[in-house]
Amino acid sequence: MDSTQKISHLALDIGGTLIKLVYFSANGDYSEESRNGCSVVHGKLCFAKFETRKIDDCLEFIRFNILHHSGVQHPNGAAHDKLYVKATGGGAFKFADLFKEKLGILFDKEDEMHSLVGGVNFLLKTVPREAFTYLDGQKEFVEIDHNDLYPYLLVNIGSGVSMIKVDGDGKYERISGTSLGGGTFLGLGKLLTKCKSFDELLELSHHGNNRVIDMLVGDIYGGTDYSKIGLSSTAIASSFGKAISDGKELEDYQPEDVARSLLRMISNNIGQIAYLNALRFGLKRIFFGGFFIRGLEYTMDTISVAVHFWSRGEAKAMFLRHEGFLGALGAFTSYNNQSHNDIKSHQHTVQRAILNCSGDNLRHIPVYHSSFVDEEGITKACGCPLLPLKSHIKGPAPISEQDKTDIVDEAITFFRANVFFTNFDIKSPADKLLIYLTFYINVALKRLEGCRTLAVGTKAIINLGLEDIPVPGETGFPFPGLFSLPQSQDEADLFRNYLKQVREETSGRLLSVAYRANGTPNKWWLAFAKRKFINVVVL
Ligand SMILES: Nc1ncnc2c1ncn2[C@@H]1O[C@H](COP(=O)(O)OP(=O)(O)O)[C@@H](O)[C@H]1O
Ligand SMILES: CC(C)(COP(=O)(O)O)[C@@H](O)C(=O)NCCC(=O)O
Repeated sequence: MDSTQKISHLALDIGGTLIKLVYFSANGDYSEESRNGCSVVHGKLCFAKFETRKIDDCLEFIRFNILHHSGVQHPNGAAHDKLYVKATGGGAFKFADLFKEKLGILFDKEDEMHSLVGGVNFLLKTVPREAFTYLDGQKEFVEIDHNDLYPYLLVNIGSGVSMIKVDGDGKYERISGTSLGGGTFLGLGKLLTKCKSFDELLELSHHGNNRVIDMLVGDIYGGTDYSKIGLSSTAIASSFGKAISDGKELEDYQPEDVARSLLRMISNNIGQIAYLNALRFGLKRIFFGGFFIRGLEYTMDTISVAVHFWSRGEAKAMFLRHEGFLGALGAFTSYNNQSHNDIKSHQHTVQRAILNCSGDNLRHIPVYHSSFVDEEGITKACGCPLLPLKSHIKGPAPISEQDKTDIVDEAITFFRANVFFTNFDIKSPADKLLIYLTFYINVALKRLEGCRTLAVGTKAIINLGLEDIPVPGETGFPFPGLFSLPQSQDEADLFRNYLKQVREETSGRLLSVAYRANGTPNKWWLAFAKRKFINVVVL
């Protein structure tokens, strides 16, 4: 993030499984395009999510990006010296003390249902192409007439499922719910398939066949339809039903088939309950949100088919591009409801911020890039600029002035933010070195994990320094294709020596941040040992 960017209005939705963050990053450009006499702040809306069980990562992310300083003073004049941040979800209650203790912020709590409805109404009224239908592999955006939006049913599939009848802005009623939700899929999926994560489970389900385990109408009716009651032979008669008569153990089934049946069972069930509730109140439109959906075609298709089947085509399932951030967005936009000076122009600003972003952009938080873009006079090896270092360690790097930032400073300063990214758009050759060093810091932190004192940590780092350093084309080089292959032995040796020097320099500086002055570990650094950078597993 560059210095002209200013973060404002952080909002959190702390759910049973995931923490969702929304914040506004202004780019310092103000225009007088006034509406209601307010100037407009230009910038972008940023979205991030963390697992609730890894709440420390979230705290660290907020602290590192200084998001906690973006709170506002409470409009009712309470605790004047304190900064308040909008928070919703059960965790706004459960973790309030933790956020106060670790970040010094207080939560201005917004009701979860209220935030969900606020988020959806805001998106549907503000963002074009937000809602879409998905049936038979066809995604179709739905134009929403603002004057004909209500009533609708909102089905939020998080850990559990809430069903809310929405009649207007702030006019809603939670009419039903089910405890068989995203948490059930993930929890049962972990137990049954040994998958470790939601993404792994989804990937597995992609390759599975539910008919191996689900009992179909045809299995019961000898291959024929039960047309009298409208059931085709391929309809599922009983989810997981084949397991009762197959004489098989769990191990005899392929985990991908189990994952597929589970996904189908949960999605089907939610689609059906949603339809029944829509029927109770004569609602024709059902919007589905929550992170369970994750834009997955199979999930959306199953839900749509269930709604279509049960309503005989009367009701429509619709999905939202920002499905997982509804509550966080609702909490975020609720800053508008206060008469605080800071946020008078907010609604207009947020509308513009969302409108200015394409769908994917919206979830994009900028990676920190290297500032060493000027390549003039810099020697290269394997396409990597051998940038100057503030180092007394022997090696091919030119010496940098002591009061200047070098690439090692950048790598260490940006590490705790950049390590969150699974993609890194390379803007200059120096970014390649930044990627390499970010990876190396991850490796070094892994070695420091469990080293309870600076002395023990130093030993571990010295041992790491004794290890062979592969160059591109050799086994063990972490990013094949990032750098070009050496064209000669001299080039390979030059690059190896530079990597050795820059790694040793990084190690020394890392020790001084990973341990406190009294030699004890700094958990705000060592907690990052477990992170995977660009999905590379560090052993
Ligand atoms: N990266 C992820 N890690 C865990 N669960 C995920 C992930 N992505 C999607 N999910 C699914 O989304 C559900 C959580 O959805 P969410 O709307 O965030 O609910 P909550 O507010 O209860 O955390 C999980 O139970 C799981 O089914
Ligand atoms: C309790 C909850 C509102 C919490 O929201 P979540 O963290 O799951 O998004 C939700 O899990 C829920 O509505 N559960 C279903 C409870 C029921 O109606 O049976």
